Amino acid sequence: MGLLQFLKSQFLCHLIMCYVFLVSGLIVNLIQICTLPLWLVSKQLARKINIRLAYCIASQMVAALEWWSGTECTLYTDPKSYPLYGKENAVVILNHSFEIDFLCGWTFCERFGVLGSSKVLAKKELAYVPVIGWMWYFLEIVFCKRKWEEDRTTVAQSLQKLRDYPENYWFLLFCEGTRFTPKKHQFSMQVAESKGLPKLKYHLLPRTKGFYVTVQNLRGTAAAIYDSTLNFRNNEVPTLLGILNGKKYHADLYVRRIPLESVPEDEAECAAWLHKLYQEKDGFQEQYAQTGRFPGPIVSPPRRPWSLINWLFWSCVVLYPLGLLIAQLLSSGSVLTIAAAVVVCSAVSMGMRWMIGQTEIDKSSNYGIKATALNNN
Ligand SMILES: CC/C=C\C/C=C\C/C=C\C/C=C\C/C=C\C/C=C\CCC(=O)SCCNC(=O)CCNC(=O)[C@H](O)C(C)(C)COP(=O)(O)OP(=O)(O)OC[C@H]1O[C@@H](n2cnc3c(N)ncnc32)[C@H](O)[C@@H]1OP(=O)(O)O
Ligand SMILES: CCCCCCCC/C=C\CCCCCCCC(=O)OC[C@@H](O)COP(=O)(O)O
Repeated sequence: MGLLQFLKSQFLCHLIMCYVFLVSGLIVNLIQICTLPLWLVSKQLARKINIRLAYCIASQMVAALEWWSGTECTLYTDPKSYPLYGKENAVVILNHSFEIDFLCGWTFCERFGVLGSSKVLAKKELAYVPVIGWMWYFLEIVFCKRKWEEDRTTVAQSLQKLRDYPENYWFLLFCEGTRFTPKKHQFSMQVAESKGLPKLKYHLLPRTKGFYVTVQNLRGTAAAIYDSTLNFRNNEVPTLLGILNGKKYHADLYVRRIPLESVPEDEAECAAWLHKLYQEKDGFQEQYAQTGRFPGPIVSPPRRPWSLINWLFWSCVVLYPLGLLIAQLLSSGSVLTIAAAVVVCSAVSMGMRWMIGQTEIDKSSNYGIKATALNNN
């Protein structure tokens, strides 16, 4: 292990990174609150400012992936579709099998210039996660309770608000609704069997209602569906803690651009369309398992320096006062103050560990296992 790799694995480095993320994130959250009056005067200007503020937060995690861990992200796609990426609104459909799939998604957003404005249909619980969840409120992220009776109106209303969004965005949908686990897969395939649908090997049965409502409400606003299938080389199991430890992963993303007009308007036909899409996605994963690659050519966008520059900027802003504070603490020689500082540091690191825990599949919800399946059928 080289010196740099050794440094990257040190807890102190992680503590500093988490401190920068947390403190700069809370500063950005505070600025976001200050933009509230502006929404009444100029909604579009408030949105544009919030897009940039969101970039300040999200791009720190992208920088950790791209520059700290050096993870490589390869894009398989049709070169004719490539020039359109980032230049239009799109609904992105992604498999939900990896702890850092959202982060790889963000990385592609960054490379195509839509990171600050990118959206997702997210479970409501994430709205309460400090920094990211609070930032999402100002980005008009669409939240769902994963209870259709409640979601049917709220999700549609939130989507309607995005129709006049001032900048291009990608709207991410994990149609599987929860992260893949063998147990969830087993229950999901029982549902597939009961509905006479073909079994999937690498995906859970997609939930079609969220997709239908998204397509209906963004028709005329989003130009295309980006059907995206993600996997990692050499059966890597990537984690956020791995990224913090500087571990380098190799992500492969296969994207097909499908014009949104080609998705049927009728609800049942739209659901059947999505089921067929997931059967195709399963085929792509099978090909990846067999050959180690997705179909089609590789047209990878390079990483850009902005995420790194943003990260260095915020590090300077928040580490300088911290340095002064530590110097003052040490020179004061007060055991009580130093003990208080240690308690604060421990609390912060526990809080960050809880936040990182939100990404861990081991801590995944029970959504999609038996009780739900029976309730829904
Ligand atoms: C060029 C580059 C291209 C791409 C780059 C890639 C990506 C970048 C893009 C953007 C990035 C943006 C942001 C990323 C940042 C962070 C994101 C992080 C995380 C957030 C993710 C989440 O929170 S995922 C969880 C929340 N989201 C969802 O659940 C969405 C999918 N769900 C739905 O659509 C649901 O329908 C619903 C939520 C709207 C409603 O839920 P409910 O449970 O009530 O669903 P249903 O009524 O649909 O469920 C019953 C139906 O489902 C069938 N079914 C299937 N399996 C089961 C099962 N195991 N148990 C029960 N039921 C099951 C069932 O048969 C029912 O079928 P029907 O036919 O009756 O509908
Ligand atoms: C610059 C370095 C910064 C390092 C520290 C970063 C710490 C940030 C920590 C957490 C950010 C929270 C991001 C939350 C995104 C979680 C996405 C996710 O995957 O949600 C799961 C959801 O889809 C389904 O949930 P279930 O499987 O049903 O349960």
